[in-house]
Amino acid sequence: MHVFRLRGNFESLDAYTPLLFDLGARGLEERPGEVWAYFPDRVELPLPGEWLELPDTDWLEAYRRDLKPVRAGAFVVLAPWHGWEGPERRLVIEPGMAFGTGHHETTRLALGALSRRVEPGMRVLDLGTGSGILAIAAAMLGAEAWGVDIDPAVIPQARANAERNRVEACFVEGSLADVEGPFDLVVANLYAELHAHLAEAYREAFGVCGLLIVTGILAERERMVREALEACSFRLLEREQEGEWVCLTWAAV
Ligand SMILES: C[S@@+](CC[C@H](N)C(=O)[O-])C[C@H]1O[C@@H](n2cnc3c(N)ncnc32)[C@H](O)[C@@H]1O
Repeated sequence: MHVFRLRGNFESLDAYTPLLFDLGARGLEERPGEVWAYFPDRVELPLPGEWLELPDTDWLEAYRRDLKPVRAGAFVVLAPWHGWEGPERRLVIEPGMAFGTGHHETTRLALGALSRRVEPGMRVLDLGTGSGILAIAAAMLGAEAWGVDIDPAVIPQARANAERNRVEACFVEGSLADVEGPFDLVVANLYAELHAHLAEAYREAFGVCGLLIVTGILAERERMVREALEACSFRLLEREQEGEWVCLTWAAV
């Protein structure tokens, strides 16, 4: 296992987290004064830092030891080896592979919004499903859940996570054009430019009406998303922010 060491902490390096995962990071760990990004192989990174090589067993042990349960909305996100006594719904995700362990603000914001909006029987699409966490959460709330992702590597992981949670969810490789609507609710944890680009396609994913939850949006880029969605007849229902990250819930009208 290869570790890329960056100076800072989770908060100061937050804006780089999606980039690190996009370039193949399997997990992040905060250490005193630095963040360790774990990669199966060395990659070219446009960030200042240095590489360190660790035996695989050290990485696995350290990662498992430091990973904590995460509460978000109606859920607590657990790794398979965690125990939990609280009243929250237990969402078990095998961490360290696809994005979506519940440790990122955007995933937590989306879980909170889903907890408030999903009703049994709704047809829900999780666009950019990663670990499958949001589709699985929707299924646990009684929805007919679909997850789609352009990265073929995450689909088996999402399916395995759905089995782990004993819920039915259908996972498909591709993007919005590869799943058949209409949906009652679409949740997408992507990034601001992509949400703006997809605004019209989002509207077409619904029938007469529907709900759209978008996150992965840095506060400084929120305006771009709002303008694009307003131009496509979406009405803002709710705005949540954690750190620099924003989650917007819209009604398609
Ligand atoms: C930030 S992760 C979100 C994972 C999970 N849904 C969560 O909320 O934690 C974004 C995911 O979207 C996928 N993705 C990026 N662009 C996409 C697109 N145009 N269509 C479908 N999936 C996409 C990536 O492969 C990645 O798995």
